[in-house]
Amino acid sequence: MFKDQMLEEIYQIRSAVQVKAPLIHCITNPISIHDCANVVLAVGGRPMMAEHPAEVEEITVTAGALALNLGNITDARKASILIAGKAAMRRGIPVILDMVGIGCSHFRKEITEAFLKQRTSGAPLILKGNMSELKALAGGGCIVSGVDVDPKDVLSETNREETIQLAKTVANTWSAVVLASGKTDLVTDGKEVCLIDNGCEMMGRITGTGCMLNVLTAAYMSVGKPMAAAVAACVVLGISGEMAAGQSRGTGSFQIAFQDALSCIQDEDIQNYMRISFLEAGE
Ligand SMILES: Nc1ncnc2c1ncn2[C@@H]1O[C@H](COP(=O)(O)OP(=O)(O)OP(=O)(O)O)[C@@H](O)[C@H]1O
Ligand SMILES: Cc1ncsc1CCO
Repeated sequence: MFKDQMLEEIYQIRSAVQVKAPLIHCITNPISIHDCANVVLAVGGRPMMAEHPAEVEEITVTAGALALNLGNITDARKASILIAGKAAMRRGIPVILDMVGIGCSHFRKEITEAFLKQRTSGAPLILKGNMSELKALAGGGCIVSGVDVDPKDVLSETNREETIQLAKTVANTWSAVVLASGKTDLVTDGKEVCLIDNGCEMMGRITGTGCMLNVLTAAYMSVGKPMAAAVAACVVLGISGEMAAGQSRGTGSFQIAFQDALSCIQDEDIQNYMRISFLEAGE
C-alpha cells in the first residue's frame, strides 16, 4: 500500500460517513461515554449507546457498525457485549472490541475469550488495545497495573520486531485487523503493517482517548475496510489532537479544542500533517 492510496481511502471514508450518517452502536464504559458519542457525531455518524442485554440484539442488527469496550465492565455489559457481538458477526456487521484492562483482570480476559469463541470468519473484526493489552490477549499473564500501557511495552526501537510480530500473530490467529494504540499506533491485518505517528502528549493526559479512537474506528468501519478504517481513525484523531494542543491551556480546554478540531478537520489538514509509514511484508 502506498501513502497516496491510503490518503484517497481516508478521504472516501470520511466523505461516506458524512453522506450516509451511519448508526454506530456503542457498548462502552461510562467514564468516556459522553465524549465517545460526541466523537461519532463530530464526524457525521449517529451514535447509540445502548447496553441493556434485553435490547442490544435488535439495535445492533440495524447498525452500520458495533463498538465494544471492556472498560469499567459490569454484568449487564458483559452479557450485552456477547449478545451484540454474536449478532453482528453473524450478519457481517463490522465489530471492534477495545480490550481495556484485559491485562489486569482475569474476568475481562474470559469475556474476550468468550467473545472470540463466537468469531464468525469473514465478518469484519478489529481487535484493539494498547501494547500491554495485546500482549495479554496473546497469552501473557495478567500482569499490568491499571488501564494504561506498561512502560516496557511501549513500541520502541528495542521491542519493535517482537511487537510487530505479536500484532501480526494475533491478527492472523483471529482473521482480524489489530489496532495497537499508543504514541505510535500500529495497524496490521497480519500481512501489511502501518505505523501512525500522529497524536500528542496531551492526548494521553485526558481519560478515554483510546475509547474515542475505538468508536471513531467503528464509524469508519461502517463504510470502509477494517485496515483503512483503523488507519483513518488513528490519523484523524491524532491530527485533531495536534491541532487542539496548539489552542489549549491545559487538559480542560484541550478537551473542548479536541472536539472542535474533530468536527472541523479538513482533507487538506490530513494531507499536510499525516505521518504514516508502511512496512513491507516480512519486514
Ligand atoms: N504521548 C503521546 N504521544 C502521541 N500521541 C499520543 C500519546 N498518548 C496518546 N496518544 C494518542 O492517543 C491515542 C490513544 O492513546 P492510548 O493508546 O494511550 O489510549 P488508551 O490508553 O487506550 O486510552 P484510554 O484507556 O484513556 O481510553 C493514540 O492513538 C495516540 O494517537
Ligand atoms: C479510567 C478508566 N477506568 C476504566 S475505563 C477508563 C477509561 C479509559 O479506558
